[in-house]
Amino acid sequence: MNNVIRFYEPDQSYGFLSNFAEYPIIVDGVEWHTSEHFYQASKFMARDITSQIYHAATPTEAFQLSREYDRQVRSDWEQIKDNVMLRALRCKFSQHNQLAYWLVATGNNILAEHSFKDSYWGDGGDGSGLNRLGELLMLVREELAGQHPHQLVRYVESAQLPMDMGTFTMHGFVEKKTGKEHVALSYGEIDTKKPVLIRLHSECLTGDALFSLRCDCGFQLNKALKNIVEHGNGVLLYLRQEGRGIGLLNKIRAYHLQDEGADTVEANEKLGFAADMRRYDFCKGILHYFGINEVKLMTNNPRKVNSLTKAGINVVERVPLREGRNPYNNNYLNIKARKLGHMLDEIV
Ligand SMILES: Nc1nc(O)c(N)c(N[C@@H]2O[C@H](COP(=O)(O)O)[C@@H](O)[C@H]2O)n1
Ligand SMILES: [Zn+2]
Repeated sequence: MNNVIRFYEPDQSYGFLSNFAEYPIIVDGVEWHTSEHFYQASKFMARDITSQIYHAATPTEAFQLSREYDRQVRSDWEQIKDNVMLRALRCKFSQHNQLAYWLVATGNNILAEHSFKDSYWGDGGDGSGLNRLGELLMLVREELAGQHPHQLVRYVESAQLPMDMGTFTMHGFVEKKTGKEHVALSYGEIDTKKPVLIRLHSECLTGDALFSLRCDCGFQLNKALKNIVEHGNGVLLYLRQEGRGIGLLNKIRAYHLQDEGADTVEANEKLGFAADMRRYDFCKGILHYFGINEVKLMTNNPRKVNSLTKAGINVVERVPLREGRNPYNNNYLNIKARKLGHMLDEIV
């Protein structure tokens, strides 16, 4: 038996599901303050009434205005109201990407508008109501879940992540193809009307968390986060691709082979792996959550530029991230340049 998610007030748990939640929708080129404004105005043919509702300052005022003109509701309203509501919901969740991911994240749970006052759109307070709003929300959820790029990742939850350099918001996703748990760290107001500064950072436990000098990862992570703070906004995608996709223990095996003289590519290949096993196609889903289509990408790795471009993301600028070169990783960085195409100078 699936759980029931009950919602009602916009400022309470799952409030985004309410038509009173402050998310504008565009219908036939007209922007409505909320889906409630559009729904209530749709009850009337008289333009003076629809105009008053359109200009209502709040969804509550739009609702109250509709009640004042109750005697002038269009004669066919009972026959069309479900389709009007469905149209409003499809607009709301197709025009607000994060709402769509939050809705899909409710999974197979039953959605119920918990309203003692409404036994048609709501559950009647005791579950005896028709809950048509919940039913239509579950229909829209099913439609979205079957659409690209919702098939790439499933949003789970977000939380604040304070760091010395600033407070980021951490967003957790599950990559549907592999079950891997990836994280996006967003900072500031993400303005998707211009290219967003981002970093695709592949997990490197040794570099990111154990202060390793064998690679440049930890230095790049630190610099990328600082760049985002200095820029004022941006997103770092922290991708669970340890060891260029071969995993931590195989990376230790690769390091052992390198301790015996192999280079970073030869070691991977001796273990039976390709030089680089990573994929980035699912990043399209994480970027879609933020509504991001144009990016300034912090990387030295052309594969990341090409992969995002192939996924339909417009990489308008590559921002070099040359950090942390030292005697312990100099040869590694030279091989990344020579054999993996990284845009790094070779320094002997
Ligand atoms: N397989 C493998 N062998 C090595 O010698 C390595 N240093 C790594 N490191 C992994 O590479 C990724 C970062 O590389 P990019 O700069 O993003 O190309 C990251 O997954 C490290 O764990 N892997
Ligand atoms: Zn590393």
